[in-house]
Amino acid sequence: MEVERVQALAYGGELKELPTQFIRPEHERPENSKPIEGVTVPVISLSSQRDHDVVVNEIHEACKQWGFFLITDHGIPSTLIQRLQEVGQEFFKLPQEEKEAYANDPSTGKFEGYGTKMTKNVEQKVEWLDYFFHFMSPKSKVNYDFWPKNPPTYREVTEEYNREILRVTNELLELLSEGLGLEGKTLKSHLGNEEIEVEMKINMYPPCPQPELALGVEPHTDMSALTILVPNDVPGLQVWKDGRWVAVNYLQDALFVNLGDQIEVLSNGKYKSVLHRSVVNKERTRMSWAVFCAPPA
Ligand SMILES: O=C(O)CCC(=O)C(=O)O
Ligand SMILES: [Fe+2]
Repeated sequence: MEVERVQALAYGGELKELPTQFIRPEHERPENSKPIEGVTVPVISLSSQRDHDVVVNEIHEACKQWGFFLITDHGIPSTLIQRLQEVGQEFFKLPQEEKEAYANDPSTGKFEGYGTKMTKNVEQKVEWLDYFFHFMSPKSKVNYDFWPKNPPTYREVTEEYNREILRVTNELLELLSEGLGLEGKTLKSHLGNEEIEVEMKINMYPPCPQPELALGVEPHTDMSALTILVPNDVPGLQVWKDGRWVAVNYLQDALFVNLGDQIEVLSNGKYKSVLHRSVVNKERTRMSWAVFCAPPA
């Protein structure tokens, strides 16, 4: 099936006006639902120099009040984050036919590969992004046919990133368990221990002619337990807090952590699965690398 890619549309010539399928209903438009000023999301350092109980408590508060926080001093080398971003950017620069070789078919209920959100929502609207989606672990779920073969370093870089993400996920799940007054290993064991599923979704939001009318990703909560995301330096993510949108500023090398539905359920609602959306930009391409960690399906 021929799918119109947002990237091809954005770069395909003179696009002065946003095609109607991308124009959100009035109340959803970024121009009518601006983020609140002067409010910033929690930023938490995981440095081993810090007092452990203080870190547990900061994370506990962030999970209760926001379901979202940034972490710094997580130990993932800045050079690895840069390489991850480079291989993703290079993939999206490939000729369209080469990318189409990985096209997914959401009608099968499977989303691995190269995709564009085609299912229109109740308002008959679609999102301003293309993405690439694949499993990273466990090994039994990984199908390398759905990993870009070009650039050739994609696999090596992504596998290295996955090892780091598994380490950070373990640490976060321990901190969250402790925050809930449980044994450190509790949440991880409820999420399947080594069977926990880790998926990579590279989001690519090309420049949009009328960003005030569109959304990159519409408001949603993630179905995962945790989502760990690194964006490029183009801002766009907003999280819902006390009835208002809060814009998340870019912070070099910080990881964005979302709690998803699985943690909200496992914590009996003590911790929030955060509602979030992303807005797009007129001049610059926004990209984000979202890693979803979830119990085995
Ligand atoms: O690009 C972002 O910052 C958010 C993406 C997102 O929420 C998602 O892919 O689930
Ligand atoms: Fe999300």
